Amino acid sequence: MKITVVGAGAVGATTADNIIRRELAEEVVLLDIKEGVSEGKSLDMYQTAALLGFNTKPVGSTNDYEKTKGSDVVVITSGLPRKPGMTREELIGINAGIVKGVTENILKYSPDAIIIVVSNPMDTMTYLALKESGIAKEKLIGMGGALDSARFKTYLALAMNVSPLDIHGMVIGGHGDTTMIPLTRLATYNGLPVSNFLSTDELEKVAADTMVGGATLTKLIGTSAWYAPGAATLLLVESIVRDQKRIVPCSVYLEGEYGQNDICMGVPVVLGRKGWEKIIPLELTDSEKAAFEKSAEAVRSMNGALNL
Ligand SMILES: NC(=O)c1ccc[n+]([C@@H]2O[C@H](COP(=O)([O-])OP(=O)(O)OC[C@H]3O[C@@H](n4cnc5c(N)ncnc54)[C@H](O)[C@@H]3O)[C@@H](O)[C@H]2O)c1
Ligand SMILES: O=C(O)C[C@H](O)C(=O)O
Repeated sequence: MKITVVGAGAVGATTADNIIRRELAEEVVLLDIKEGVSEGKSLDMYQTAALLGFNTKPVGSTNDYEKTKGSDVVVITSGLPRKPGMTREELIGINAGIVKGVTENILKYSPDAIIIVVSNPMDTMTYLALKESGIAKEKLIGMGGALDSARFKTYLALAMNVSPLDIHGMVIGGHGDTTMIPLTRLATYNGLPVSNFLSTDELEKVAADTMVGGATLTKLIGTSAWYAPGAATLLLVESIVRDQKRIVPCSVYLEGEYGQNDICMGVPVVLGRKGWEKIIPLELTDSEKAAFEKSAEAVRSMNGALNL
């Protein structure tokens, strides 16, 4: 197994570090355009092998795609992160060119790779990568819902003063401050509805905090987050590599599912060795359906800016 992570910045390096610690591949290539950075970070990571006990070898590459040849899974994190006060959508101008170029280069050397897109605005970047590459839709997966769902569970656990491990819940829709849809109605505390434990006002606050989860961290840190994004990306990579068939909300190409066509946005999918293997249908209420429709309109209008 060979995995490539493009972009050796905060999210890319954290993702690569998580992957090597879990020994998900023999080799993990970390590629960046900045001279020496990916080589340096890879060597730094490898120097933890003797301390932490793993055998996966990280390899750095300054924009040399030959080194990525034959990758089974590729994670694209290259691109600008937002600054406080910005939306993810404002990154489209620069990141679209980066994601398009990276996808082309990756496919030259790894035509069969499963590609996970992290760069923002993620739903639109996933759509762009799919349209530009023409690869099978099952092999193109946008990471957003895994992260948003982890934040949702964290805010629920904090409000209930319980372990996040005992909380189940999903966020679907677009990965944007106003487009994501925390499914509060379906969230549980070990099978019990969270509404048994929190008031409507408390649940509304959890949902609102979840939706601006990324913006909150960006304001605190001065750039966007990387620990939870790197862990959420690991969840996708691990389910694919180990064929775990986990159900994870991911941005995938919809052809009629959830009433949408020709768009990538977050829905629960089963992740396995072939990529996303199945979309899980959910019985949404009328207001959840309306929120999904509104979210799709916003994502679609962003896709329109790509002029494909
Ligand atoms: N989908 C999500 O849930 C999620 C979560 C966190 C961050 N993000 C997004 O991920 C992206 C990366 O965030 P970050 O915090 O790691 O940023 P960062 O600035 O720390 O790292 C980005 C890296 O990409 C590299 N890069 C730029 N152009 C490149 C190219 N053409 N080829 C290879 N590398 C290139 C840069 O040199 C830099 O090292 C941003 O767009 C951010 O918004 C998405
Ligand atoms: O908030 C951001 O811009 C980065 C990422 O999409 C996140 O949710 O952490």
